[in-house]
Amino acid sequence: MPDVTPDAPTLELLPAVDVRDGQAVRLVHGESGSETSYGDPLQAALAWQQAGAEWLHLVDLDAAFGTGDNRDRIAEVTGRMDIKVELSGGIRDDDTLAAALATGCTRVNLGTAALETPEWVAKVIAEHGDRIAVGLDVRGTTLRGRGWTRDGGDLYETLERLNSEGCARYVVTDINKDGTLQGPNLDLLRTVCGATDRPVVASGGVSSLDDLRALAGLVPEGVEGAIVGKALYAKAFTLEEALEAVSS
Ligand SMILES: O=C(O)c1ccccc1NCC(=O)[C@H](O)[C@H](O)COP(=O)(O)O
Repeated sequence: MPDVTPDAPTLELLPAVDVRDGQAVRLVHGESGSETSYGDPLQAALAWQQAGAEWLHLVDLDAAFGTGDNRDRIAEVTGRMDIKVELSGGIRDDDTLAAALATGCTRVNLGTAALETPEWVAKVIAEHGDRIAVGLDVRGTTLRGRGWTRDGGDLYETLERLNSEGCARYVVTDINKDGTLQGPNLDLLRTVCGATDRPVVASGGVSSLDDLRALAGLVPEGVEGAIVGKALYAKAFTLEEALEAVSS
C-alpha cells in the first residue's frame, strides 16, 4: 500500500506592509509617531511577492488612526498583487468595507467595528463569510480599538460572541509585542486557540526563524498563519529563509 498520509499543514506566512501617509512604515507597539519609514509600499509588496510570499497583510494605518486614508494606494497595491491579500485598518462601515472588498483582496480584517458596532459585524459575517476576519488586538486580555488607542472589552467574552456569530477566522495581536522583535506571545495564542475552533493568524513580535518554527508548532492547535513585519524590514532573515523554515 502506498503511504497516503497527508503532509502536516504548513504555517502560512503573511509579510506585512503597513501604510502611513503613502509610505511603508513600521511602528512600535502600534503607536502613532513611532514610525520608521521603508519607502514605497508597492515596491515592498512586490519584493515579498517576488520572494515567494503567498499572502500579503496590507494595513492602512491612517484609516486605523483616523488621520485620513491611503485608499487609492491600497487599491493600487492590491491590484498589482498576484497573491492573496488581507486588508486591515479602518474598515468599520458599509462604505469602507465595500471599498476594501472592491480592491479584489482575499479577505478583510475588522478590528474596531467588532468592538463598537457588533450588530453590523454580525451582519457582514453572515453576508461575506470567509472574506471577513476579526482582528483581536490585545493588551493583556483587554481588546483595543481605534488604531489600538482605546479599550474595547474583554478578549474572551468578545471571542465567544464572535464564535457564535460564525466568524471564520481571527488575527490575534499582542500589542505589547508588536514591532518590538521580542518574539510572539505563544501563551496567548495557545489560550485563544483553546477558546475557538476557528483558525488563528498570529501577529506581532516575530524576531527569528526560531519564532516561526515555534508558531509552526502551534498549527495542530489552530494557528494557521503568522504576520511578519519588522523582522523582514530589519533583515533579521529573508522571506525565502522564513518560507523554508516553516515548510514541512
Ligand atoms: O492592523 C491594524 O489594523 C493596525 C492598526 C493599528 C496599528 C497597527 C496595526 N497593524 C499592525 C500590523 O498588522 C503589523 O504589521 C503586524 O502586527 C506585524 O508586527 P511585527 O512583526 O511585530 O512588526
